[in-house]
Amino acid sequence: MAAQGTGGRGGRVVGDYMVGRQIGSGSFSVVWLARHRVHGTEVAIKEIVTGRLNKKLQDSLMSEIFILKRINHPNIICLHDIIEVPGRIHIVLEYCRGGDLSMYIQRHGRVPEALAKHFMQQLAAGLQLLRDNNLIHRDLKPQNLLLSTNDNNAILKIADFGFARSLQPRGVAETLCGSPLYMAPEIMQLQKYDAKADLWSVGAILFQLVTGKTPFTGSNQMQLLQNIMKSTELQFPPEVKLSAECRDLCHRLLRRNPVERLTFEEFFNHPFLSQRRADEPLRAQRPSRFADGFSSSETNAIGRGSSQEDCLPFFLDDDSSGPDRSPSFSTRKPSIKTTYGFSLDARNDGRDATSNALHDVDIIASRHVSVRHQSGNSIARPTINKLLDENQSETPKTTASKPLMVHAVMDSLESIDQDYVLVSGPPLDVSSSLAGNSKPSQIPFRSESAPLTSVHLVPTTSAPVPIVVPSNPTRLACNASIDSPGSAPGTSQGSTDIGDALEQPSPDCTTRIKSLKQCASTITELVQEKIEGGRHLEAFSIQLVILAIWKQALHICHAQAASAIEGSPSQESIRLMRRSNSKIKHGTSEMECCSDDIGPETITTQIEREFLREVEHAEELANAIEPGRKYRDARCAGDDFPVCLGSRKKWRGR
Ligand SMILES: Nc1ncnc2c1ncn2[C@@H]1O[C@H](COP(=O)(O)OP(=O)(O)OP(=O)(O)O)[C@@H](O)[C@H]1O
Repeated sequence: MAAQGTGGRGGRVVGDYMVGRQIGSGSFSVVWLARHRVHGTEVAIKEIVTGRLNKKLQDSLMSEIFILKRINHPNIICLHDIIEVPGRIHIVLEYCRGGDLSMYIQRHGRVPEALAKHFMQQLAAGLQLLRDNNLIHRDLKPQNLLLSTNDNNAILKIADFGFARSLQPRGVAETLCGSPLYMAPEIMQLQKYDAKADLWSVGAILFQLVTGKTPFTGSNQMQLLQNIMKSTELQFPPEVKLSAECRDLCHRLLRRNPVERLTFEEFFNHPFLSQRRADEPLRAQRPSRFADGFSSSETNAIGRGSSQEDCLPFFLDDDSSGPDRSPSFSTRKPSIKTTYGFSLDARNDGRDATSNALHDVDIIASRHVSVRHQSGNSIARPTINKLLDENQSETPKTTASKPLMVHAVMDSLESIDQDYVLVSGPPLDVSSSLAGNSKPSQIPFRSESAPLTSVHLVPTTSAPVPIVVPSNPTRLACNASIDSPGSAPGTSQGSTDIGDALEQPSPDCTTRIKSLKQCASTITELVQEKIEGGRHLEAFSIQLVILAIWKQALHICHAQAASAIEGSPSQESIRLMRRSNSKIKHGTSEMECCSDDIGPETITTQIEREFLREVEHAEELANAIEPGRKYRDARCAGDDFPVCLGSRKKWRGR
């Protein structure tokens, strides 16, 4: 049996799974519903084309795999299997038919407080396990919280560990990651942060659950940060009636200063979470443990006694030894290459960063001997319907705020304390923040009257939100803001989420890619202007928009590729990709000229290269923003950042 092939009735087969419809997509992944060929179990398969990942993205992927591999907890997504075929990794996950929490909020609007409590209790239980293992998630947001079922017994599961990392006791990181709307201010400010950053995100999620809105918004990431910094009091919508406990928890989680923010222990023990309704049954929780057999937080997170250790950000357990932790999931047939040990690159030796990263994770995985057995106080799990009924009148169908960001995971566990690794939160509408400093003509995003061309994705692919591009790309109208609503279901919001989802399909990806390329090219000039004017923060902000644009182009390519894979070989897709390829070559982009016989893989590769290059630029700009920090790229080694910035064009030619 081939690891990847075609099933008897024409469906695609991956390992033992028949692949069905697409249920989601992320920056570098497409998520498929699949069914086991023998026992019929439904799973979600996250498919990642490894060739598209740079080194840091590979590390990030491995981090996700190694963390998930070892966790067995009802509130954390379960990894069933890893299937590798040449060029692709398939992460086989338990299927959550309830979709993600953002979809839930979109469908239901704000939820009754009791239901929010139900979700929060489960989130807390999952976080407890992470905390007990010195892990921080770093990208907590509704899109990464999955619901096991569509019915009233849904269990919330923390997913997407691509950004998760381990911290040593009292460790701090300074990697920029997360989604702006849920991102702790210390991360947005490129300061060092600790596990408490996750608690800010929890506060933002709770606030959104009970009010239907995120606590802070802004038309771009800079404004968002400004709004957070200038707020004196958390503002609840006046029409929303909440208990004192619920408000108090929001207040205490959304403290700008992490020192003032609740500790994990205080969060776990907060009255809002520990209060149980009289009629709520105690939840019979499945034993939670790491897959290697170590027991861990077998209890729920609530009501646990506090200890001195809880005052520390992380456990002070240095025992990194442990038994061999062989995977507990299914044994694969020999013909299927399954890489539990997982090396994306056979050339890796034991000393390279990848191995180090794996080693780090292994150490952390074994560092959870601080067992905190506790009986009782199980998390109550009242039915969702019951909870909805309880407070139906309070549940208008508000549209949830949506995050907006590009993320390019470039995390490397071995150098994490120094590297800025994630570019996040591309501001779509930079005009407002730049208005004070720029002539209107320099602001490419503002469009008073230019007719708009909607650019979107093939509807069947559940691709990310489109960018709105004016027919004249020199006068762009990116009408999205950080809190712009709506995106295709299943599309990871943590990545780029640009603008509103428009419904008119645009059949020709050529036009879309071309428009996007022109947008990027125009905005690039603006970045250069800002750099030359010494406005690095603004340059960085605009650079994020460029990233968002390239990412959108990538999604278009991936959507095309996915549709080609999914159905019968789509000559139309290939034709379209070739057309876009040949048209792009007439532009001013740095993309190399392509002959007409170059397939979609090539154009995708080109766009990926462009995207990664822009990620690098963003990284460099980010490094410049932090005072005193030198640009560490070898190509500019020894130079202060402004020197490098003065020749941005030079970089682009490299
Ligand atoms: N196990 C699952 N069951 C059901 N749906 C899923 C599952 N895993 C992912 N999805 C859907 O696919 C979407 C994208 O998945 P995921 O976030 O893991 O991709 P990603 O590449 O890590 O995203 P990004 O890196 O851009 O944040 C999710 O928001 C969710 O809607």
